[in-house]
Amino acid sequence: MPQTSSTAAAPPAIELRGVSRRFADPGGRSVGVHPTSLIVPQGEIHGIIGFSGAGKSTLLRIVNLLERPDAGEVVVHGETLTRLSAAGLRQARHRIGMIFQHFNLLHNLTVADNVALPMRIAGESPARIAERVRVCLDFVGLAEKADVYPGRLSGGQKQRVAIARALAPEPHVLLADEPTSALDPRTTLDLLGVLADANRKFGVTILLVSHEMEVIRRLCHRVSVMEGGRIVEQLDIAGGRIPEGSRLAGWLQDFGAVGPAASPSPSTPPQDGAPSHFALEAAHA
Ligand SMILES: Nc1ncnc2c1ncn2[C@@H]1O[C@H](COP(=O)(O)OP(=O)(O)OP(=O)(O)O)[C@@H](O)[C@H]1O
Repeated sequence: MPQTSSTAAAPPAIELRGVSRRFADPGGRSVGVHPTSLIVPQGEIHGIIGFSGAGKSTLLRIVNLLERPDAGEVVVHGETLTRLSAAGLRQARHRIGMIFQHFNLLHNLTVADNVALPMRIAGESPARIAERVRVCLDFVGLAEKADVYPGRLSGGQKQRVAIARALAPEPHVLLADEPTSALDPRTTLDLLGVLADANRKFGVTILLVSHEMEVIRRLCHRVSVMEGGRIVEQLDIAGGRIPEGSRLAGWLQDFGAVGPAASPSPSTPPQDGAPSHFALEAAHA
């Protein structure tokens, strides 16, 4: 379990102040995110869990204003993103990396060019881009794949490339939207190791959405539980313990899961000691 490296004087990595983003569902009811606040200290790995439609992805996307909130403020490393001009926001987003369930790589670019792309768009110098691509591909263990196209990579390797791409501009914050949901259990474990190392080595704060309780439990220091567009509970789970009497523990007991179970690949049996699947299990720590 990685250690939190926040200091008392440092501003939070992420501060959401009363943010909301409402949509009308087909029945005309208001869904999305209702006024919600969240503080994530620098260096923390913070999970967001909840049932489908609870508003997890919307909340995550509010952090880099992929979803602009209807109300409230978004502050990242002391900078109020919701007050920035379009140019200021483009600049601020270079310090917020993001990875997705389906990797979102460009298939007509090599691995190295995928990793370089955000820095090229930001106008960084070729020398710095080359250095960061080298460092980040080395970090994710794919230096030898630099000239390969993504179509020749496994899902786990694609997600490693996406992590390298997100880390290349040296972000303060990494947003991860169901980053392991398309991966088998063994690859999921590998990826969690990469994310924990990124947190330890680079000090990057991670905000991660997952319906897989095992992912949250293995990786996160704290978890926010969402229901009906709001954070209804926050728990310290460093060490993997789900506090007894918490709403999350109740869900585990009642449903045995918070989301659909990932399908383990029959060709990749779990390693010794690894859980056989990553759906939220009815096991209290
Ligand atoms: N662009 C949109 N337009 C209309 N409704 C939306 C939009 N984005 C999200 N919603 C609705 O807002 C609610 C929350 O969606 P969100 O994707 O944030 O939930 P979630 O907890 O991430 O769910 P899941 O685990 O299924 O991905 C859902 O009812 C969804 O249908």
